[in-house]
Amino acid sequence: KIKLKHGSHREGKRTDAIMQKWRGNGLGQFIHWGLYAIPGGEWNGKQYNGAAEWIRSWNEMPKPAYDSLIYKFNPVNFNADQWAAIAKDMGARYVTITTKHHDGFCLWPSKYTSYTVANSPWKKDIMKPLVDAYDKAGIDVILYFSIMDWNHPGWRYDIKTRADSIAFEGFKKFTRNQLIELLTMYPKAKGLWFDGTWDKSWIKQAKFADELEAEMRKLRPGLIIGSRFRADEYGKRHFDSNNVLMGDYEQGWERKLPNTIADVHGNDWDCVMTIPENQWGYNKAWKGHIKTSTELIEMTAKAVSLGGNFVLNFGPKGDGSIRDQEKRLALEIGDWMKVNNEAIYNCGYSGLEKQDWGYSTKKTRIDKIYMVVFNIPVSGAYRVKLPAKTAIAKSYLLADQNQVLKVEEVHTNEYFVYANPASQSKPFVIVLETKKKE
Ligand SMILES: C[C@@H]1N[C@@H](C#Cc2ccccc2)[C@H](O)[C@@H]1O
Repeated sequence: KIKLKHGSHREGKRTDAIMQKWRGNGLGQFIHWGLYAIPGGEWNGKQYNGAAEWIRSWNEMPKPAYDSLIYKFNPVNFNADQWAAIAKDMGARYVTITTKHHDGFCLWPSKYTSYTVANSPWKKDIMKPLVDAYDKAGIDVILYFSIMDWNHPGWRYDIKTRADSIAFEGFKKFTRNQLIELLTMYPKAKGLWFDGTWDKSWIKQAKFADELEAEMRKLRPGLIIGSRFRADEYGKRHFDSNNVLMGDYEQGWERKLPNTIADVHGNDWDCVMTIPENQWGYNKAWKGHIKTSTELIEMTAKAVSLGGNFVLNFGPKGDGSIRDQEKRLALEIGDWMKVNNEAIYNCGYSGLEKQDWGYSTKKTRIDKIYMVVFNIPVSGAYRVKLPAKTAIAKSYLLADQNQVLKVEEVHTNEYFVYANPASQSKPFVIVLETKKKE
């Protein structure tokens, strides 16, 4: 093992109640909102082919013109309670909200920069009404924060000269001040979701970032911080030089999902996902494949079946309203969650062999297994293999618990469960109540 001063400071999953709640959330909402929502992926009548929240980096976007969007930020249709209600109706149990994306525009009235809502026509704090609205809806809040800040004069992609070093020292102090400010102004926040930490300048700050993480955890005991925040002294990110996870959960699953339990290395993790291929901020022209609610429900079930959470992104428009396609998807997912959330909330890896019909989840500490079905076998028989000494006490449809299902042991510890779901067009859940084999 390599001796590390700034590697991971804990091996294995956190066992405290705050992290156990996070682990059981299953489904979350991501909100990407900021000045980039105003152009919505378009400038001077031309569409930007990249992700809308990165439009400032487009060579056809004059930087002063982008930076002046602060004077157009006046989201007259912003309604924090409506955003929280959409998340609630979808069945999300936590939300991750951008406080500051890479462009440096702060959705809170930070006293460490003038590039905030306070100096926009809107003037008012956006974060406080959002944190309060989601908290009132019973949805935990995680604050997204981009370390990379294109607006701050001290930011550097790398530190090559003494001048770079002096400038970056000022930037580090600014970053620390903003993070302490956020934790102080929004004490209800359960965690921080860091982004923009890939540049060499930040990767070289192992000691500073380690000490800053310790300061934040001391200020806010139980704070949840992912693997993306800091690198160890050898520049290793997400996993330190001894291959131990940095932070409390793995943040590497951005727009992708693990395929097997081996891929997650026994860690907590979340998958953050866009509805189109790759748009986090509002883009007027959603191009390419737009995921359906069934696809998104399958991704949620797959994530939970592998011990993670699925966090679906919404990109509100510049005026603060949510686009119709996003509202419709949230309602469709919510309709399914209202019937089937027992297979998602406080569930995790079942340990069972993957079968063709879909994904299995297991309620933590209760002998209940959920077979979340996406592919209906023409035989009507759903194969499941149980560990030795485990038998099926009872099986039924989660949507109709009076419909007890026929179970046949076809081989030792291998069963067929026979089910004919009422609807063949939507995923459904078969429940197995298990018992010790006599
Ligand atoms: C959560 C997501 N991370 C951000 C990014 C990125 C990125 C940066 C470099 C190369 C590829 C992707 C996106 O803008 C969004 O905030």
